[in-house]
Amino acid sequence: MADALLTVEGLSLGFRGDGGFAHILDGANMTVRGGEIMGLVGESGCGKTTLARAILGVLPRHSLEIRGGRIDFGGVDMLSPDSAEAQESVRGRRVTFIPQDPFTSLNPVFTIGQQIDELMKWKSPRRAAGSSRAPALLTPYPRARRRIDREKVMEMLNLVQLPRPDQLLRKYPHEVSGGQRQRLMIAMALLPEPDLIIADEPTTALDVTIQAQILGLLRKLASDRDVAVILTTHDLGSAYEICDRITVMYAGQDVEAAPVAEFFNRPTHPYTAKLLASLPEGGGGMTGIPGELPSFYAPPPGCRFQTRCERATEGCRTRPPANVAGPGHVVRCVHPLFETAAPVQKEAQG
Ligand SMILES: Nc1ncnc2c1ncn2[C@@H]1O[C@H](COP(=O)(O)OP(=O)(O)OP(=O)(O)O)[C@@H](O)[C@H]1O
Repeated sequence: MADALLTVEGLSLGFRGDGGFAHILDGANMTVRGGEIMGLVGESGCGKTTLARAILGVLPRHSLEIRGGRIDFGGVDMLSPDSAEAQESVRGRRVTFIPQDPFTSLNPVFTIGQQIDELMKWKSPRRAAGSSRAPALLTPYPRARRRIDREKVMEMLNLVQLPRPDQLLRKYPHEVSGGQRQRLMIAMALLPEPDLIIADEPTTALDVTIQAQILGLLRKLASDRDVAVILTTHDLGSAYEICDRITVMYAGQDVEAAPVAEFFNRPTHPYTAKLLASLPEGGGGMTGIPGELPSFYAPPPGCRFQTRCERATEGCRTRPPANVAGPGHVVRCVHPLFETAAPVQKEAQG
């Protein structure tokens, strides 16, 4: 895709443990264009967080095994050891992260101001890339840059509607509410002026009343700045409200990707249709689909959804093709619910 900011193609990886090798992602694909909000949805355990963490490069190295595929971010190969330096300039700067639970990402023994200073010392857009090879403790934070960075921090804290930012900077994380901490996380994700923010269930830990405010704020600020967002969520109602496109994952694979209106009007993979049918009245979280996710240790050949799908036939036990179901609409199914235009030509979707 010509205007893709991020392309994940055929990504297969897993973890080696006492039970053997767990195939967590198996040929996963995802494309995110500049400035768009991509919802990454699917049941608990389908691999959303693993995919998000693979893009960020923060999966546990001791047990991780990458078996194939690629992650390209704006021309940087995010998996190759040859591009380690370029990856460094992407992570935390061109790609930033909003965690599920901000409390565990903030250090309880430092004030919020100290933690934001530390972030800006290393990730400020005004810091020249690779500007110092000195050990961290000896690396200076020039006074002139520090002053401009602080101005930008105050502006940003106002934009995320945090009251009395000067007082807030003197507080410790436990002294502010969950909603305020998550506004702070949005500010910290935006301060490096990234091209992409990965928000991993950013409102799960919050009251329902605050969830919509926080997601609305994220959408507005990202759109104003033309920043793309990957929002992993169980909550299809929220995805409908704020996303431009949706990618559905099932058992480590993307099974459908479509623009948001198309996704809700013409769900084409049987799993997507069941997900939508399983929504409680008024949208919101998924209530469950009968049956279980297949084992990650011994995934079935062919379609991973075959054991829970009434449409499954013998053909589903071999490799399911990806089909084009409309503009920007791809579905990984032998028996899609709507007519598809054409099989996807390349093998990468398999
Ligand atoms: N480091 C690891 N070692 C072994 N298994 C792991 C590891 N990290 C994740 N997994 C397993 O990978 C599977 C996918 O987990 P992941 O957190 O990516 O799913 P998810 O879709 O984000 O779920 P949730 O919505 O509940 O956060 C789970 O079965 C999980 O136990």
